[in-house]
Amino acid sequence: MRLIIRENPAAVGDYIANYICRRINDFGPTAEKPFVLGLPTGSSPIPTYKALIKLVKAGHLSFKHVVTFNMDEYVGLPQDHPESYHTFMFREFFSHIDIPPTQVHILNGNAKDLIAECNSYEAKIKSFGGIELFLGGIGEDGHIAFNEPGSSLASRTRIKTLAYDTILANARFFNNDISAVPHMALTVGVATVLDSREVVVVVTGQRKALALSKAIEEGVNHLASVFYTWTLSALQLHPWALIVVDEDATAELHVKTVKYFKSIERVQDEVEATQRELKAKGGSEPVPQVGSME
Ligand SMILES: N[C@@H]1[C@@H](O)[C@H](O)[C@@H](COP(=O)(O)O)O[C@@H]1O
Repeated sequence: MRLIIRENPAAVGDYIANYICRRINDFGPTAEKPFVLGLPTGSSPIPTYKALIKLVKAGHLSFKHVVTFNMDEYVGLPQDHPESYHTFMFREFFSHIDIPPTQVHILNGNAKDLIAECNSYEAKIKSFGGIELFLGGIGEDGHIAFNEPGSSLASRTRIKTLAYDTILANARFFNNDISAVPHMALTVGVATVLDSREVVVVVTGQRKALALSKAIEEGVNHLASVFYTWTLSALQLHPWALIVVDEDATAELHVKTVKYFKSIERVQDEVEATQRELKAKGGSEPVPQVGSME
């Protein structure tokens, strides 16, 4: 697991967007072999989406051969509701890039048979050979997607009843009217995320600081109490995970944890610089990833 710390949410967004851009371009997607990208909603990924849009508009990146799968969607909210995740994704991202809408997948929270909808979502992901990179955000209790307290680490796409804390947190998008927030959602499972070849998680703001420290300074713990999930800690089980945070989100970390991860990043930069020099002289070795918990 690597932890990258940047000054503020905009710098976090730039870092992740450039990272995704590099991964997609290195992959060299084609119509036959598209890059499969998992995506989140929420306020945290917005700076990343803004930076990705800039890269597309500047001609550095194309989503023509990218297939996306979103993490979650509310149950019972009309698709064109301003707060549906469907509306969010097109408003904040898809309408501004060159992705063909047929390559966008978002769970249908209004499907007649919700269980069948979840099962066919999992099957669809499999049919594309799995997800190459899953970008995620977290809730204040460390939940990923809508994997609320008690969610199994082996969970798959399914219907979830939302925790009261999550309903409260999301009321800000519904004029602070708790009764207007849907109480159920469809969500990918923890195992769906962990199955991806790479996971990148964005964590910004002081209100996420406790979840971050629980997830990286303690053991894997998805049910610390009935109130907290710390599902993010499941990333410790993943061989290729990256968490990108701003300074505010590090508020609960030990100073030595922050120093450690900053030193890892420095070493990684040095390794990459040496690698670039070697490549310029004719070598073409892949850049090894330096990190911990791999
Ligand atoms: N289902 C979403 C999560 O996927 C998201 O990570 C979280 C945090 O949102 P924000 O980034 O706005 O704090 O909100 C909801 O619970």
